[in-house]
Amino acid sequence: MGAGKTTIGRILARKLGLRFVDSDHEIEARTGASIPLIFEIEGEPSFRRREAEVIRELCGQEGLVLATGGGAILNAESRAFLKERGTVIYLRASVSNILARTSHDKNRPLLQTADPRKKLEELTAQREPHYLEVADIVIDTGRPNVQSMVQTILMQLASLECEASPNCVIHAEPSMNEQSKMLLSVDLDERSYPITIGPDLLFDADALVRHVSGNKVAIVTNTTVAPLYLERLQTALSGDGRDVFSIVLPDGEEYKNWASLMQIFDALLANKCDRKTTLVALGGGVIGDLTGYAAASYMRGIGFVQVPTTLLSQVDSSVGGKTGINHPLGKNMIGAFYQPRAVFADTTTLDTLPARELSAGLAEVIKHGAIIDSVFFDWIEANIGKLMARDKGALAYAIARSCEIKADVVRQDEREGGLRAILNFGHTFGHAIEAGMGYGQWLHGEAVGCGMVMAADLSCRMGHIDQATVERMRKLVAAAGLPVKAPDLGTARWLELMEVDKKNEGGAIKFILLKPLGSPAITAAPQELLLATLAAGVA
Ligand SMILES: O=C(O)C(=O)C[C@@H](O)[C@H](O)[C@H](O)COP(=O)(O)O
Repeated sequence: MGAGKTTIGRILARKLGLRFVDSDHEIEARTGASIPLIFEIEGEPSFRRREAEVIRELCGQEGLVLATGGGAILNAESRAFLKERGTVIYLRASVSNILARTSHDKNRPLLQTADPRKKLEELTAQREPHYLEVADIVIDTGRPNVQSMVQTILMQLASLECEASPNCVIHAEPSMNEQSKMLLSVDLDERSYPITIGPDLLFDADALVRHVSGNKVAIVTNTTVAPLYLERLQTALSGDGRDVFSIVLPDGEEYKNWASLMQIFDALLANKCDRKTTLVALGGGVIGDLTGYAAASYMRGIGFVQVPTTLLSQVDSSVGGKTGINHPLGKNMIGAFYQPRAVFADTTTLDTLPARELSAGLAEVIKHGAIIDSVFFDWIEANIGKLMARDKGALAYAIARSCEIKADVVRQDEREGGLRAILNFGHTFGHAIEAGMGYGQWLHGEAVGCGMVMAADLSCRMGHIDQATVERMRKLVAAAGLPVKAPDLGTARWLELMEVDKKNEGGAIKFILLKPLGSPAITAAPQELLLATLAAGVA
């Protein structure tokens, strides 16, 4: 209900050259009565019978996209017809999203109750297993960009066709206009926030100041980014008599520590910043994590905005609210979950990104495909050349799809009670490399790239994927310009480092493995297999 079946179905039908039919509209046309009226006069059971009849009939036809009512799958016969005759696409929406979309809609008889949220939760619990039973494709609809959802569906349909016929190549290409601005959202009730992706956002003063409170703004940045973009951002934020000052930190992972955090606090106090002050993180993952943690703890919490300028921070670290600093004994060991008010990923800033940083960001893009979306993984493989050549359309799509995937995981498990740990694929090995080598020696993305190859190797040793899939991962990571062999830290040191990991429980080291590609498993591993992976993985 309210998931967008009619809108998406119509566009899909147009793109596929098929006829579009909405079963509710069909029932209304045949009875001459509206759905609420049928519910009122005949009751729900009778409506469901009519609906089943219409579905049976339409399932007998060829060449159409059919949008069914949300409750149609409650009828076992309709489920069987849909499954047998069609490719079923389940547009999944969260209760909060459905509520927001349907709050003014009086044409939803089932929601005309005193507590529509409770009703929706009941309906979801009742219907979800049936949707999952019949669905060939599941699409999360937490994104406002309908075209991108349709594009994902087309890709998945192409991939289903491919599965059915060997030697098939996927031709469907996501079309991202490099000039277009894309708006996504991280849906976390009162902590929800928008992610804007597009060129020249640093010039968009109106959009930026919408998320700034009070008349004091502190921009936190580093010595590399400041000469490039600080003035532009300062100008954009300076209207309406706002006092905008900057805190410029040294650049590098080795500075994600107490000293830098204190430097931020010193500047905030020296500038008499109050609780209305807004912090703005202008830079990569280190600046974003430090600024977020400073915002979480200064006066017990002030607002902050992420303006990520590296690919890694645009596809990953600026989204989801993980903030913090490193400890010499372990990466990101001190920190807080604290969400920004908004994220502005200005893709123009990637023009000045060093090649090594571009590769580091691609590691997290590959990660998102590997754990959640094998079609996206296929797409990255097919487009790695374009991504490395900084093709604007390809980069924009990679950023948008990564943010969608991450936002959806974070929506389901903001504070890493379980599911969110899948975003740590490659990180158990990667964090050990970073801490073991000394922060800043390997870029975070480099360590994650190599860590993903090791995690794929371990997945294979555990029987979850075949050797060919490990090879695909190794080839893709190498093609992204990332290391595929780890430094030789010595087995004892590797184990010692991996024992300091936030995912561990009761002393057992936890890994995110592929089971298979496109689907993650959170698990411990037998010691002998882990040792074999370590032996095979080092240079
Ligand atoms: O957002 C998450 O959750 C992630 O795990 C994303 C990671 O790519 C990111 O590097 C994160 O900062 C790692 O967090 P940690 O909890 O493993 O330190």
